[in-house]
Amino acid sequence: MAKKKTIFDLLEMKKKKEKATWVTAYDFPMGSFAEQAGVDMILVGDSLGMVVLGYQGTVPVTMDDCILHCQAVRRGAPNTFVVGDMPFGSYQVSDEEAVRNACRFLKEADADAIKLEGGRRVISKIKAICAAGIVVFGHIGLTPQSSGQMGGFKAQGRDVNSARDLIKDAIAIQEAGARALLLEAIPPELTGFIAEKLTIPVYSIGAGLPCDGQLIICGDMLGLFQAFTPKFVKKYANVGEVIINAFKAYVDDVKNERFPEDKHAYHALDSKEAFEALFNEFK
Ligand SMILES: Nc1nc(=O)c2c([nH]1)NC[C@@H]1CN(c3ccc(C(=O)N[C@@H](CCC(=O)O)C(=O)O)cc3)CN21
Ligand SMILES: CC(C)C(=O)C(=O)O
Ligand SMILES: [Mg+2]
Repeated sequence: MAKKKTIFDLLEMKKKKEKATWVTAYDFPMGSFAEQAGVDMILVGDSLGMVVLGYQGTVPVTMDDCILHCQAVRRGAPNTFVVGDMPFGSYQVSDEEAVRNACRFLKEADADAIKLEGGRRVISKIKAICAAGIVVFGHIGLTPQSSGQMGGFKAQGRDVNSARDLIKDAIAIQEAGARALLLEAIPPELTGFIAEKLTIPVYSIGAGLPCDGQLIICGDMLGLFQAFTPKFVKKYANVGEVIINAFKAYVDDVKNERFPEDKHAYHALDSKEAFEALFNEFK
């Protein structure tokens, strides 16, 4: 089994131009599948609110939700670098609350790092969490927790003025002490510039090829999430269809008495006659 990555391994991979692979997982089986496949990192994303809890966005997700799911993922993936995603409201109010909640990911769910959304507006939070000795990942571009301010889940940095803001944010995040940065839904040329400019690893979800690795939402790539499919998703499987077909086959089997079969039964240990005698007692 491969040894669990550290933040230094991820930095080394950037230097060697070796791409890092990152998927989301929200529960024990998915964590285990990701580890068995040898992914470098797992994000327990607050996207769990949409992918496994059925919310319309990530805003309702709580710290307790994230801790519960992160614990399950860790049990399934004991040897994989796990990043806990700070949910909306867990770091916005104060630096103190941000540190307290970041600590929960490490203490209660054995996460290796935390991620939070935002650029220069969250610099004091990044500094405070880093000062607590925690590995922090930044996240800019399309930041779902502030999608209200963006007018929805919209790609970012497509004009030079907004791109300039993102470059300034990226630099500020690195200077604040973050050890990696995730770019979401921005043009590849901007991603390439930021990945070269920064010394920390820069990862993409919907932000193109030229950077240090890719993230994808497990529900999207596996076909488990049906509400929508962002343009940046590549579907590697249609597990949802596999599950629906399996349920249909089960329904058909039960209705037609093809399930259970003899091999699925617990056979009686006493004779048929003994059981008949027993049933007669109650007739
Ligand atoms: N299942 C899932 N996949 C995700 O990628 C994802 C989540 N959930 N939840 C949290 C955020 C929300 N994200 C989203 C959600 C929707 C689009 C989307 O539909 N985009 C459109 C329009 C883009 C635009 O107008 O700029 C697209 O065509 O891709 C993109 C990212 C990314 N994250
Ligand atoms: C969309 C990705 C980047 C994320 O933050 C999540 O999965 O919660
Ligand atoms: Mg998130």
